[in-house]
Amino acid sequence: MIELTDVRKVFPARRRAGEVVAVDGVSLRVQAGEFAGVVGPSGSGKSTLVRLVNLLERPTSGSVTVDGQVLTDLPDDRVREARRAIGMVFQHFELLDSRTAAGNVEHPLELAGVGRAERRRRATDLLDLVGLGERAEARPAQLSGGQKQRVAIARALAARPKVLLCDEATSALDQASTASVLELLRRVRSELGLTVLLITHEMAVVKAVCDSAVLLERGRVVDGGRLSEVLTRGHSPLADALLPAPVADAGAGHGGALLRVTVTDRTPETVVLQTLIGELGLAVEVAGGSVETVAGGRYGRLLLRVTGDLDRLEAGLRALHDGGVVVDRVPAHGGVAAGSGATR
Ligand SMILES: Nc1ncnc2c1ncn2[C@@H]1O[C@H](COP(=O)(O)OP(=O)(O)OP(=O)(O)O)[C@@H](O)[C@H]1O
Repeated sequence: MIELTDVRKVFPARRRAGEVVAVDGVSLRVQAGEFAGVVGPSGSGKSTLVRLVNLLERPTSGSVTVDGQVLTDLPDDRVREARRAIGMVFQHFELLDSRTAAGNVEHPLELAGVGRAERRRRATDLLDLVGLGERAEARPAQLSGGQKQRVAIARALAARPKVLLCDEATSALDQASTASVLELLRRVRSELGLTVLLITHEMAVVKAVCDSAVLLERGRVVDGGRLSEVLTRGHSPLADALLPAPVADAGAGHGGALLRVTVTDRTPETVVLQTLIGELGLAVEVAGGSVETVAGGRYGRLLLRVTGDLDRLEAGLRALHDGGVVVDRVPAHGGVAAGSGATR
């Protein structure tokens, strides 16, 4: 549905001579119906990337295809038309203060030449969809941040887009409003069959709603994939950003062996504990880590300190590995054991 191929965006530098490479050869594919995230530190190129998808910025090179249409091949007037199939939601809502909630939702339809009665009808339906049917006549100043973002989402959906782009859509909201706006985005994605690309610097947002994500650093994609796959890789920059690895020296100086285990629905900690305690007769202590719900599944990274007769530990780890469990033995100095035989 969204496909970027080797996209580069170079700006003239703002406060000095020379250039800034904001996006540096990004290739990205988001399937129809997918909820995809782009994460990365400040200045990594996230906002530029999302603006390249609807050609608010034209790439310096590379191609952008949305819904089978190569936008980068189109002249500006055709791009404006194609952009109607791409809704956008911004961090600071960008509502028109002088208009009511309904007036804001109607605005893009007015620009598209849709008649008054049809505009009204669609705005009413959309405000109902986002739970603000009762506030149609309220002005932005009379609405909370979360309500303003709901109006902005209704407005973004007014032209019946197939794709919704969200640029830090919850970054200006408190925790409760963030949760309800994310829930709304998930719901409209399912009910309207949208493809959503969401830019955020908050990993909690990605964990709450995304099916997949890419990690940007200095304009380049350094990691990415479906979260269910990324989180079972054991170690990757994106997995580490989503579920920080427990600190290895948490158990230093206590003897025994330290194990770093990735927990999933398919390989829950009970399987690991059964092998270590039940079969090998070891004592197991949780030295660190956490287990969370990510993309609807249960994932975690645990640091276990095992003590007792460790002679059969390597064989036990191999058996776990053969059963699909991602487990590393952590050497005393804190790195991941190379070639432990149990690392995937
Ligand atoms: N119009 C522009 N002119 C010049 N430089 C720009 C322009 N837009 C972005 N940049 C630069 O490109 C780089 C990427 O910026 P961008 O805003 O895309 O990053 P970001 O990851 O969204 O950051 P943040 O999370 O802080 O918003 C930065 O170095 C920024 O200063």
